[in-house]
Amino acid sequence: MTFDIKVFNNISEEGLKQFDDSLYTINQTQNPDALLLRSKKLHDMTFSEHTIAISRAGAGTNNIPVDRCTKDGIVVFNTPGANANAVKELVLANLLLSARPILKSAQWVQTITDDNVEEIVEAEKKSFVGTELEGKKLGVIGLGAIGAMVANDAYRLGMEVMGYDPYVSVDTAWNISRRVKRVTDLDELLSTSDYISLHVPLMEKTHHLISTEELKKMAPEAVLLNFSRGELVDNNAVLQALADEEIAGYITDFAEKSLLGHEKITVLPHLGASTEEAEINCARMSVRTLKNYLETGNIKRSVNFPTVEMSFNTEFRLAVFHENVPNMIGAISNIIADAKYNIDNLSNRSRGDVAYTLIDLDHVTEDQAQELAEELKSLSHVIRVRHIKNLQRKDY
Ligand SMILES: NC(=O)c1ccc[n+]([C@@H]2O[C@H](COP(=O)([O-])OP(=O)(O)OC[C@H]3O[C@@H](n4cnc5c(N)ncnc54)[C@H](O)[C@@H]3O)[C@@H](O)[C@H]2O)c1
Ligand SMILES: O=C(O)CC[C@@H](O)C(=O)O
Repeated sequence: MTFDIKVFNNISEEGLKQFDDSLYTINQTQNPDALLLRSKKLHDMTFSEHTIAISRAGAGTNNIPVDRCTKDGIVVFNTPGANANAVKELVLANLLLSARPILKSAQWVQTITDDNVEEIVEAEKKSFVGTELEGKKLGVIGLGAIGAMVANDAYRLGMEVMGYDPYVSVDTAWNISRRVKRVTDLDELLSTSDYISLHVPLMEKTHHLISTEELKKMAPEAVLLNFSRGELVDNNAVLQALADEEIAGYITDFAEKSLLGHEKITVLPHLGASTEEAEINCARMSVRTLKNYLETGNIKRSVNFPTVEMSFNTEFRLAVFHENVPNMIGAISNIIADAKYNIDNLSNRSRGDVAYTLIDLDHVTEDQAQELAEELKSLSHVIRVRHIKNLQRKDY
């Protein structure tokens, strides 16, 4: 048995080499078992019936039709936090670059043709006076892996930092310095910040999170930074706000034609996660997560199915994806009991409208496990069933 993985985008070899040749092939079939990708857009893609998982080597999963995958029992994974430091460093670099005309002044020095360079620079440096970050106010919207790091390090740079995140997870909340002021009113953050940095995922609810109304609340000297997703910000509204001097600048990692050539807009080519370290971290984590799921059925770091992890000691395991409705465990157990098999271990978790059940069985053959899987598939509310052979067990 082998799993074929379809790889899109530039995934670090450090991750790909974790796929051992005895069990995995890469890009060998039209019907891959799993997809591994970075920013490739999958919304228009029809998935093969064989495809059971999609692993995003990165944080954002807005390039994947997650709801459709959930309905089809395709598990979508991401790599939480694996590129957070890279993004944080780029945000801090851009805060510093926007406080002082560093790039502009460096470019100007290169244009000097006279021999008395020292005299010229001393005379002209008055044109390149900047400001300091110390004492300035930074508002961070979204205090997850990246936002928390940006908030903490900006505080260490001497900034006054406030953060807004009504949905922050308990784990992340622990990482946020108590010096970061938590606000529950977005308007307070918008109207009092010198810099505003966005670190929320793109979803229906966050599309154009920053538009005309929000820009009007910002201070005329405020700079907006967007290293999250282009669609979080209404670009036309930003162009208007800059023309009306309602804000002072926009820095974005998401290029769009209308933003180019504007002296108050800095556009980067989606570079947030482009460091050697982040690319390796994301590739390693995404491959590890995918292998774990393909080989054991254990689900960790999924954005659409619950985390279910159970040590796999039996010969076979059944993995049942089903709707989160009453009596599913009863119905599943009845089928197994009627077939006279003994359940060695069982774990079930739900997430929203769906649930996932792992059932471990010993003393069954591959054919019997497959037959059981087929029977379970015919139950109402069941979305998908896998039967997984324990590759670590040599005694059958
Ligand atoms: N530029 C890049 O290359 C790059 C790299 C990594 C991540 N990203 C983007 O950054 C986003 C954040 O990444 P992360 O790793 O910090 O993710 P994360 O999931 O750890 O954090 C996101 C945070 O946003 C919060 N949030 C959700 N909706 C919100 C709302 N309406 N208002 C305020 N907070 C809200 C969540 O509670 C969570 O704490 C990703 O979704 C991705 O789009 C971009
Ligand atoms: O893969 C990349 O270069 C970007 C990843 C980034 O957008 C993310 O959401 O993690």
